[in-house]
Amino acid sequence: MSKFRTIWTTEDRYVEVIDQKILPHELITRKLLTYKDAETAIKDMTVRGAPLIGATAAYGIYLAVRELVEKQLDGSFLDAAFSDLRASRPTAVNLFWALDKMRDALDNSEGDFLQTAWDTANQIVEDDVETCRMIGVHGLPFIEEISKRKKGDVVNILTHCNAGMLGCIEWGTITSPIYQAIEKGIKVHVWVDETRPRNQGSNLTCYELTRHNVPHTLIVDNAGGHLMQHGFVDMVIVGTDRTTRNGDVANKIGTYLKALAANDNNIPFYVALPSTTLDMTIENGFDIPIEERNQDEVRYMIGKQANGEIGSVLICPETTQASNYGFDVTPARLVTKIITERGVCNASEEGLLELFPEYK
Ligand SMILES: CSC[C@H]1O[C@H](OP(=O)(O)O)[C@H](O)[C@@H]1O
Repeated sequence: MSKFRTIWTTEDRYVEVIDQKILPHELITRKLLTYKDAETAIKDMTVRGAPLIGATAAYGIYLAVRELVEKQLDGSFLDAAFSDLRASRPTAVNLFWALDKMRDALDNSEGDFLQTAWDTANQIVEDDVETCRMIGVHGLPFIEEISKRKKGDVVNILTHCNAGMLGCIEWGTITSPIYQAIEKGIKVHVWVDETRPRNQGSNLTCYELTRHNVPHTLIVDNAGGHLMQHGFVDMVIVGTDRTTRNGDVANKIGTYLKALAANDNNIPFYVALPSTTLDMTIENGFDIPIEERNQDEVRYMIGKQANGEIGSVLICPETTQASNYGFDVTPARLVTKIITERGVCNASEEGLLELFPEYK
């Protein structure tokens, strides 16, 4: 797999990210010099995707520590950094997990505060790479099983939003089993939900799959049920921003509808879950904070215009108001299996505790 990363450190020990707001039209990077740069990048979705949000926040704390040391600021500056980054987006639990990990590391640092922040943020990134690779290892058998049943014919996979490498660091969660299947010579085709309103599917997942020569077809969000009814989908696999103790899954708005359609058509519905997205402190999905974003993300479509310029167009009357919920919750009963870096389990407390006994 030709790998590229979504976030990396520079020679002068700053941080650089891909600006995902303008993919697939332009590949532009942004350098993060301060924790406020990291906060803005998360808020405006320059970077997005639960694991990548966590990694960016971790580096944001490193940048805050660097600024505190270089400008000899007091601890309130770092407290503000934690508070601002914590408030950047509410649903993806990776953000809070990463910030807690940075806080623990700094609280227990016995040496160079700045080096501790640097090392911890880098470790979060490297751990995600291996976590996603292992999700692929454990998810691959599901694709292999369908391929065998179809005597080597194409395995048709439907996915929603972007839970690929652009939502993570390298492998991605839902794309890891796909990339590993293709490396084994299994024929795969991916139905890509465009995923309104920000079109992470058409903009990001299609970009990734194109780069990796993965056969795919872009569909409108509302087509998935029809395709499932007519036998064009063999499995559905999605990511998650937060999965609770009982196995309920928060993910991009529209995921729940795909789960309902898959269940109605006896199609397996898998969730690719890195343990950094697990929230065992919350009993069920209805307690997950659901982000509401600016209504203009719905009222306008952003894209490349005929003249080659990237712009946005209003798609409703000027006076029309819009609702913009960013996520929904798929009940555990609609999830066939959860695929984690430690293995596969049922979407239940019992299933999750089998893989993660530390939460007993
Ligand atoms: C492995 S990415 C997980 C998750 O994050 C995305 O949301 P957003 O693009 O708003 O950050 C989407 O829900 C993905 O499934």
